[in-house]
Amino acid sequence: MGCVISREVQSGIVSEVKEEKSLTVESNRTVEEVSTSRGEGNVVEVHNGEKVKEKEEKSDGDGVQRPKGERRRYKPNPRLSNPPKHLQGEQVAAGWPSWLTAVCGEALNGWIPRKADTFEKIDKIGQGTYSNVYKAKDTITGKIVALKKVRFDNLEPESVKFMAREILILRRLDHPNVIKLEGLVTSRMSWSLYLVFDYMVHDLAGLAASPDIKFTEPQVKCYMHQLLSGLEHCHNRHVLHRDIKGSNLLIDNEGVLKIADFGLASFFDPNRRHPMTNRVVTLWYRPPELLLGATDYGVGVDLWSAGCILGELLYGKPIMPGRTEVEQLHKIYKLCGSPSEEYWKKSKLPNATLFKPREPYKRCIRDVFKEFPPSALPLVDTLLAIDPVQRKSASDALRSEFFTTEPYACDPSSLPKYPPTKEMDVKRRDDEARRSRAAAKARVDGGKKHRTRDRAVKAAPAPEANAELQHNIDRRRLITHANAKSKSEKFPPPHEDGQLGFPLGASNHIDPDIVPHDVSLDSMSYTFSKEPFQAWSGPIGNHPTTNGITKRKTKNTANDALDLSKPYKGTLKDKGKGKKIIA
Ligand SMILES: Nc1ncnc2c1ncn2[C@@H]1O[C@H](COP(=O)(O)OP(=O)(O)OP(=O)(O)O)[C@@H](O)[C@H]1O
Repeated sequence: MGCVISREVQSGIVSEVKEEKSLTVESNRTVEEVSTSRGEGNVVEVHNGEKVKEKEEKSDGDGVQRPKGERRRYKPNPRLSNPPKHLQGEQVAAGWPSWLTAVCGEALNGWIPRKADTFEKIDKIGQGTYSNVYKAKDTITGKIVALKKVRFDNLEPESVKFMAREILILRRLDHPNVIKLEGLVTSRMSWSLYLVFDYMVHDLAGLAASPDIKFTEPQVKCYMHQLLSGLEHCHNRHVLHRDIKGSNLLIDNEGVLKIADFGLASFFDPNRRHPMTNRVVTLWYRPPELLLGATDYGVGVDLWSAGCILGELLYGKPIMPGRTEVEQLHKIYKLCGSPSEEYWKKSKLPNATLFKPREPYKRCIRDVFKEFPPSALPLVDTLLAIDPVQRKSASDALRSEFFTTEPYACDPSSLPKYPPTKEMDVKRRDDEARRSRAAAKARVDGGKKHRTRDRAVKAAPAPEANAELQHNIDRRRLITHANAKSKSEKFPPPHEDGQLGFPLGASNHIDPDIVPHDVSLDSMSYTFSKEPFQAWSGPIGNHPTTNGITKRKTKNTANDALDLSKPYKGTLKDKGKGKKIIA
């Protein structure tokens, strides 16, 4: 078949050092880096499956851990992806397609071919912007795995580039709370490529949205501790995830949480700034600096998202569910306050003039979340700091009193065993419920006169029509990226939020005729339906605002920042056309 899969996974950074010495990896010998939430310093050497010794490591200040006595011989280039030509030749000879060795040869090192027909697809379990995900069985080991099939639409160089980056990043990460890339399956003949992962039954969005599940404080601490430990590892390895949200936090039946979907992740160099796109992170979890156009940012973007997740787990629903970038920023200002004068001055954010409110907004996190456990408030407050510097680091968050005071985080293995609950399962269940409600209604209506039914159908669409509408909106959002998950870096659309609101990424994203500079943000407003939210991971799920928009204007106050039962005043106009936004 000419298909291949890797068998051995190495920690990328450690293997870079090994690669220098010898390009041949000794059989049955792997080096695993073990990390803890307190820091990442121990290297465990494993020989023939047995732990041989633990080595103390030291870092040369570049965050890369290496054994005592071994000095940094060269500064690894985090963006390096291609091995020298002769290595590419070896990889092709080993069975890898040459196009793959050309784009991410480094990530293939140490992996050996295996045939794709040794996997049996069981079910489609997920769909992403550029991939389908399947549950499958490895027929050799009997293990259940997840196969992420990457689509290459006409071999679009962008999608190849992003796929290569995701693979490279995944191979550099090795932590219990980060999804592990177990291998790649590809064919010389076809352009499709499968990424092989451990199969995970749940995601946090699905669990959180499940009506039967109410997390206790120790459980929230347990999930947050795992999330922050995974983030600490990514950041120590100079990787920004840039899309932390519930549906990207996968959970297995042992309660272990793993950060997944590194499709938007990027390497960063803390010592040498290079501009990055601000069109990343799903809207509800996107920090203010990105909405304000920052291209020079760091770990703070992931920490903000983690703060949104913590708020969500404790509050019971998403804390800032904006529909457009403007609305998102407004929600942030209302809850977290608007940036201080000092921050405006030092940050020099591209969109500052457009989004600086005339009157500053007061921060009211501690009022709004006064019901939160007292030890959680300081952490929420830190993670949701407007100035990213004040969000500190994942390691600091792990040392916060939230984790060091009783009740402590429970052990993952003590978490209840839930039925499979992914965000996708929740959506499927909602769709089924809608369909059966529609069927029941149709049976009732069936007894009525024909003319009456016709009129009723015209007057108000049947529930399944709404469901279909919702489904199409969701799909369109997935496809167009206008769903608040900025994928413009993957497939840059001309006007990313065109259908939903204002694309803020470009400096001219708002028509000054519509939003004059001297208009306070307070004068722009939006509306919410009174229905409760059903999905937790951004507007991909059922979103009440898509069901209709009320034109009623009401005055909003700081305290209604999170009060979704009240309609929020509103006349946000569509870009340049003066239309109401219909998401
Ligand atoms: N290891 C896994 N085990 C089980 N399910 C998984 C696994 N990896 C991914 N999935 C499912 O597939 C979905 C899509 O995967 P993923 O998010 O990695 O793809 P993507 O193309 O990057 O999607 P998106 O466009 O949402 O970012 C996930 O939301 C999840 O439900």
